[in-house]
Amino acid sequence: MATLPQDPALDSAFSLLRHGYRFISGKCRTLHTDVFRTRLLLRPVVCMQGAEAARLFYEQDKFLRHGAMPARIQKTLTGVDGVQSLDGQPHRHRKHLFIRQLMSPARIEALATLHQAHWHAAMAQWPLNRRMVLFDEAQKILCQSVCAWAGIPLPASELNQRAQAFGRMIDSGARLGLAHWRGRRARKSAEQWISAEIKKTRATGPENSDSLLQAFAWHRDEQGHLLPAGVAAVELINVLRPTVAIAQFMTFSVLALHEYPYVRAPLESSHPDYLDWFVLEVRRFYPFFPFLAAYTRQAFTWQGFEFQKGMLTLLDIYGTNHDPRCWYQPDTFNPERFSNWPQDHYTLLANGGATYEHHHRCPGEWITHRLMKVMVRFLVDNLHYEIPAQDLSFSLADMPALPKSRMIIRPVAYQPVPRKEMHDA
Ligand code: HEM
Repeated sequence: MATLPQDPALDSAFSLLRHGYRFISGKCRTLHTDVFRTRLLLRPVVCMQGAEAARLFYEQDKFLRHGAMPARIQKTLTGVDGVQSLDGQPHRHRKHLFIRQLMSPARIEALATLHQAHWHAAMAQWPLNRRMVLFDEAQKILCQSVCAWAGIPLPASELNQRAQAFGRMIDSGARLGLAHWRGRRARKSAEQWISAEIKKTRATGPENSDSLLQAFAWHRDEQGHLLPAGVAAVELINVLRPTVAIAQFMTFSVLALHEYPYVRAPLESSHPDYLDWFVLEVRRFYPFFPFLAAYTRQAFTWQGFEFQKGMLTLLDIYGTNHDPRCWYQPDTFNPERFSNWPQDHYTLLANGGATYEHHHRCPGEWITHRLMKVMVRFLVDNLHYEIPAQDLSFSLADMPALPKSRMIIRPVAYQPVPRKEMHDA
């Protein structure tokens, strides 16, 4: 039995800030290992990468999620006492609510239809030739779509403010100073808003409606108690905020259409699977969450290495999505790699791995994929746009990463009916 390879740096917090998404894979390369021990702000941490490490990370007798998320992430991104922090039976019970509400094909289609309608409505009003910051517009349209779908009233006058607040919650977890405090304020105001909606719903009694607001307001824990209104709000925000966050992948989709123009022809030709491959490749190739965190539940040995009980452990998402053992030429953007993908649950970790029911894998993964398809289809079929000169670079040291310009497009023609359908008619 060997001790874990040790990062020789006294403390690697600065290196993490400097290398961002490439921190774990870079160290693994230097140390010739898939797992190593380091110190971040003087705290011992284990880091690991790759499909085998992911398989280990999702073994529930070995890892616990409770308490693993740093307070600064809970106070901005995830909220406190949400499903992410639960383990075992309480997690399975709460997770079932998300799976029921978010993963039924009929529900996903209802959201996709709404989302498509909102893109059309936004574009019908947009003056042609006026520049659009795509990331900002996508956030607003996603916010509008998900609130309508969830049954949460959102007056038009509040749309900008609410969409921006969700954006700040997503953006501020890893930021320092003012940006971080703005994220905390944004979470506080979102929790007040959604808690008030939950209380209002409870005060009027159960309605004969299958809205998410109703489902979350009346959800009961395993003992049959309603969730505290604040926790129900955290969970409903766990649907709203990440839906708005899809704007990040939508922005990278537009960047991919621009930087890899060879994808346009198969997308325009209605190839039956290419749009799915394209969206999968965007989710694999571009950065989103850098890693996942958990504590070792007990001491154990893995691949001859000794893990102690109670060690904070980080699993590299970005590095595994770019691991050459899992992906041929991982730094090449190539949707066709998914033509014979075995649907492995531990190599594409953008939305987590393992199962939805028993593990923490993202219950919004199908929604993410579907809404990205709606948006890409809309851009390809209904919109003709130009990409003006701008700074499209993004840094892997920024978490979350985004093109510096937030992707500016200039719509030059909008066709409510797809070009293809006009020809078919
Ligand atoms: C923007 C695209 C998205 C990405 C990249 C993403 C990614 C992730 C990741 C990496 C996890 C953690 C997996 C783990 O801990 O093992 C997660 C969990 C979660 N996601 Fe997503 N997600 C996205 C969109 C969504 C959407 C649209 C929803 C809801 C509509 C959603 C709801 C959740 C919830 C509730 C959890 C916690 C699940 C649990 O702890 O069991 N996500 N997501």
